[in-house]
Amino acid sequence: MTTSPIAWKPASDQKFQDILFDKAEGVARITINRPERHNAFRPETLDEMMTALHLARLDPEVGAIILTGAGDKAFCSGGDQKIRGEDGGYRDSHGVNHLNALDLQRMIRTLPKPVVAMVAGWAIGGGHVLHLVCDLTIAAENARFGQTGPKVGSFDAGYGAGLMSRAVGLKKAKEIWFLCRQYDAKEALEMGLVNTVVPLERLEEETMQWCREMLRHSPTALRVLKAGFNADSDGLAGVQELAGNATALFYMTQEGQEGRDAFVEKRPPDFSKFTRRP
Ligand SMILES: CC(C)(COP(=O)(O)OP(=O)(O)OC[C@H]1O[C@@H](n2cnc3c(N)ncnc32)[C@H](O)[C@@H]1OP(=O)(O)O)[C@@H](O)C(=O)NCCC(=O)NCCSC(=O)CCC(=O)c1ccccc1C(=O)O
Repeated sequence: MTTSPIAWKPASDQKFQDILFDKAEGVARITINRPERHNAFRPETLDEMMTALHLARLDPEVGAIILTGAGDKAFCSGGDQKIRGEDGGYRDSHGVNHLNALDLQRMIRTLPKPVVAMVAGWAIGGGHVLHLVCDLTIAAENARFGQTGPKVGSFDAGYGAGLMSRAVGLKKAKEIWFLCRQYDAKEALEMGLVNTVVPLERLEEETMQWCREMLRHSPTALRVLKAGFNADSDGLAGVQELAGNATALFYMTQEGQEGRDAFVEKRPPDFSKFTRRP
């Protein structure tokens, strides 16, 4: 990728091994930094991504988050097959097996700021599901997409299947999973897998431009819209997320605060002054 004209600076003091974490203009960027394995993730990579996402969530300067991969050959090639164990997961450096990509997926879904996948090269296997769970995907012309699970002895029948069929339709989603074909950026755009496709050299600028446009808009509106978009496919956990926003907004009203004040002042609450709106 070409040298960036964006003034990226470290987003935290935390030391990471598998990712880079920086920010600029109100946007945090998390980069999977394992290009020698096409940015395949191992358990430690996913833990670090979750830590960075948490920090980005807490950072009041950050209004949008970009997920990407180092270099221009791959966004992410999914679980690192070279450390896949026999005991139901991917081995960490202590020999413990994990399937923590699923935790990361849920975290992206519930993060109350837009998460944008910036995809150059391969987004394949669990790396394909990773871009799918992001809110938006900006792809370079060299991006290639697909699932490999049934070929390499794996599957993601959760978000990997469910969100895919919502994005591209049931028949196409089954084709993608059952046949394990690869699709170029143009095909991905046509089937609704990505939001736009740009030349590789414009990928970062275009992604930042989409983030800048979102940053001009109401953070609460974006937050509640994201929860609303996800609510039905996330079941009661989705309703919980959406309802949590209602609670937060209610806490900001005089009506909500009357209940708190009455308790603290040891008096009965007086809700009579609050309108029963039509
Ligand atoms: C993407 C390819 C088609 C690209 O092919 P090519 O351009 O020819 O490059 P290569 O020479 O193959 O690759 C270069 C280099 O990278 C290594 N590499 C690539 N991908 C991986 C990988 N996933 N793991 C480990 N290493 C990888 C490759 O070996 C080369 O290095 P060498 O030193 O030369 O060996 C092609 O690379 C390819 O097909 N890659 C594999 C894609 C794949 O199958 N990914 C895994 C799918 S399964 C998965 O991701 C499940 C994980 C998951 O999220 C999940 C799902 C459900 C429940 C839980 C979980 C979870 O928690 O993990």
